[in-house]
Formats: sequence, C-alpha cells, structure tokens
Amino acid sequence: MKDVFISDSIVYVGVDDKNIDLFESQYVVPNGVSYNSYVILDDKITIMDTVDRRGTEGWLANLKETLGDKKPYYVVVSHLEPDHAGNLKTLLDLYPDIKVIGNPKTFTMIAQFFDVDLSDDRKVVVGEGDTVNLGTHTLQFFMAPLVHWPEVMVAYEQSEKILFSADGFGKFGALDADEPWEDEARRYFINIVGKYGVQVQNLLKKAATLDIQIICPLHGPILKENLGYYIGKYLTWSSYEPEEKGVVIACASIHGNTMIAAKKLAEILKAKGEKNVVLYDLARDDMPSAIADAYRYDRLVVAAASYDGGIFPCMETFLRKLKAKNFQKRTVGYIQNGTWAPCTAKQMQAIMGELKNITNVEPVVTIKSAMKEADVAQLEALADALMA
Ligand SMILES: Cc1cc2nc3c(=O)[nH]c(=O)nc-3n(C[C@H](O)[C@H](O)[C@H](O)COP(=O)(O)O)c2cc1C
Repeated sequence: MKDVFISDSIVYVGVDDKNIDLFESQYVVPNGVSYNSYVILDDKITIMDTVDRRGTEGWLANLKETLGDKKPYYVVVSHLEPDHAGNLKTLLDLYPDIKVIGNPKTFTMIAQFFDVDLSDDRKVVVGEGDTVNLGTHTLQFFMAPLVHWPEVMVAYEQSEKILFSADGFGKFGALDADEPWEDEARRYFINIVGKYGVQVQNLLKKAATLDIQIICPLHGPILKENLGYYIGKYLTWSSYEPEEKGVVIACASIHGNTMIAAKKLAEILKAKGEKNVVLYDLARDDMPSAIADAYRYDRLVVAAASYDGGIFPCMETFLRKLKAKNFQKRTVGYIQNGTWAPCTAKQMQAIMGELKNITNVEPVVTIKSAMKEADVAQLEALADALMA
C-alpha cells in the first residue's frame, strides 16, 4: 500500500496506474495516474469511493490490509465515473450489507452502470448540507453539480476538517511522480473540468465557508499545506482569467513553412522582451498541453496552413476544443498560409467569434507558400500589436 499518511483514522487505499496508455482514452499521462480511495475507521467504517477496474486487485489488497475482518458500513459514491466507481459492484457483492451514500442522481446512475439490486435499506440519500454520523467522524455533503458530472458531490469531514473533493484538486501523475503539482493539475483541470467554470466557482464559494485543513482528491496527492495556493489556482482557472503574461503560438503546418513563420514570430517576440513565449506544433505536440497553456497565458497566436478551402485539421480541432472548454478573455493574433487562396484567418476568426471576450489583434499575417524576407515586417507588426 502507498505510504500516504492522512491521519490515524483516515487511511489511503487507492492505487497507482502506471501502465495506462491514455487517460479517458485521450490524455497522455507520462507519469501515470492515481485512483484515490480512502477508508474512515470509526464505529461505522466508511469507504470513500472505489477505483478504476484497472486497479481492482491492488485496491482490494489495500482494503483487506486496512479492514482485516472488519466490515465497512458505508461506501460514499461522490462520482459515478468509472475511474472511481468502477469497483462499486465488486464492493457491494463483497459486503452485501454495506450501505451506499449518494444523492438522488447517484442512484439513477448506479442503476444505469450496474446490474445491482439496491434495496431501499442499502441506500442513504443525502442532499445539500446533510450530515451522516460515523461515530467520532461526521460527513457533511455538498452538491457539486456539473463539476464535471451532474451527480458529483463532495464530503467534508467535520472532526478532522478534511474535504473529500471528488475530482476537484485532482492531478495527472501517480502518487510517487516527482513533479510539481501545478502543470499536471492545470492540464487535468482545464481539459476535464474547464467547461464548468461557473459550477466550480459555486463550489469554491461553499468551500470558503468551511475550515479545511486537508484536501483529499480522487487523483493525485493529498494536499495538506498551503491550501490557499491550490484554492487560488482553482479560483483563477475557473474564472478564465490568465495566470500570467505570455504568448502561446499554436501552429498547424503541413510542410513546415507556416512553422518557419511561427518560429520567427517567437524569435521576434523574445527579442522584443516578451518573457514567456511557448510554441506548439499542433500536429505533433500534446494538444491538451497547448490548451492548458492557452489558458495559462494572456495572449494566443494561431498560425495555420490552408487546407481544401478550410483550416488544416489539427488547428480546427484545437479551436473547437478551446470552444468546448469555454476559452475566453484572451487577445488573439492570426497567421495564415496558402498557395493559391489563403483562407484560414477568416475561418479561425469566425470560430473565435463564437467565444466570449476575445480581442483580435491586427495585422493578420498572410504568407504565400513560404516565408520571405518581406514577410518579416508583418510579423514584426504583429509582435508589436501583441505587446502593445
Ligand atoms: C491537401 C492540401 C490542400 C490544400 N488546400 C489549400 C487551399 O485550399 N488553399 C490554399 O491556398 N492552399 C492550399 N494548400 C496549400 C498549402 O496551404 C500551402 O502550400 C501552404 O504553404 C502550406 O504551408 P505549410 O508548409 O506550413 O504546410 C493545400 C495543400 C494541401 C497539401
């Protein structure tokens, strides 16, 4: 079992998954991911969520080591996503008397996911602010609808002041990943929860009324110190405000000529004193990282080759993903390239026009096939406009 100490009576029983190829079948996780699950040892022993079916064996071993012959009284289902509820039926079969704590939507979804016969005496239905006493511990539940599934709820353990935050404050990376919290937490949040900024803000308002000493999320490390830092990041991310000044240049190039222009713009920006300039090759680099950085910095340049009268597809995907994640409040510049009828700037601007509070900067830079010395002046002008 992972060497994670929370308190004498709250035990980590989660598992690391270092073999997964793609989390949610779309996110690379170079350092794996953890599926967190916890046991509260008290008169009524309570399991806080299960784990993905990929981790069944390790999780059951951790449970056995923690429980021995004792039987759990409750399982709390904060969230039905299979990476957390994947072993719910395993648990219900193993402990036929265990009671499930959830909200009305939880039970609707349980019936959709599992063929289990949950009689009324096995269901404990909770609503906003309800408490369940376990002995010396008391769990208080707060609904977090659409953070990022409709049935999500978080639980606050009153005696030890611990927030079981569901996917909130989660991070990619196994628990022993030696990496800072921020980048992989941002990539996780923006790509998975980013669409639901308003709902996250609502949850943060509720959390602000609680005295929280420890945050136990469903992925990534247990947060015990400096909680203001993590909560501050969540306040910024969920409000769609940039974290810092900087320019992301996202480039979609077929044969490399648009990339030459994008690299030249990066060089010009740096020469002019822009500290943070990050260039992404959308055809090759990790797109969720590009999306996360687009949120991180205050300015974005999109550079794309024309393709069949449209936008080279990886750029179109990038822009659609930004829209899906409610990208807003940014300054955007455009570089287009085409050999006979460059057409991407207008089309990229049309997609950006569907987003809130986007400020377009001029000039739009047009490259005809390959960048020439004469094009550098356009790039200089774009850099000046971005830095104005
Ligand atoms: C399949 C395909 C479709 C293309 N469609 C267009 C087009 O609709 N309009 C245009 O001006 N150029 C079009 N091009 C040409 C490229 O956009 C152009 O050569 C551009 O300079 C490529 O930039 P790159 O070197 O960054 O890939 C197309 C190229 C390919 C391979």
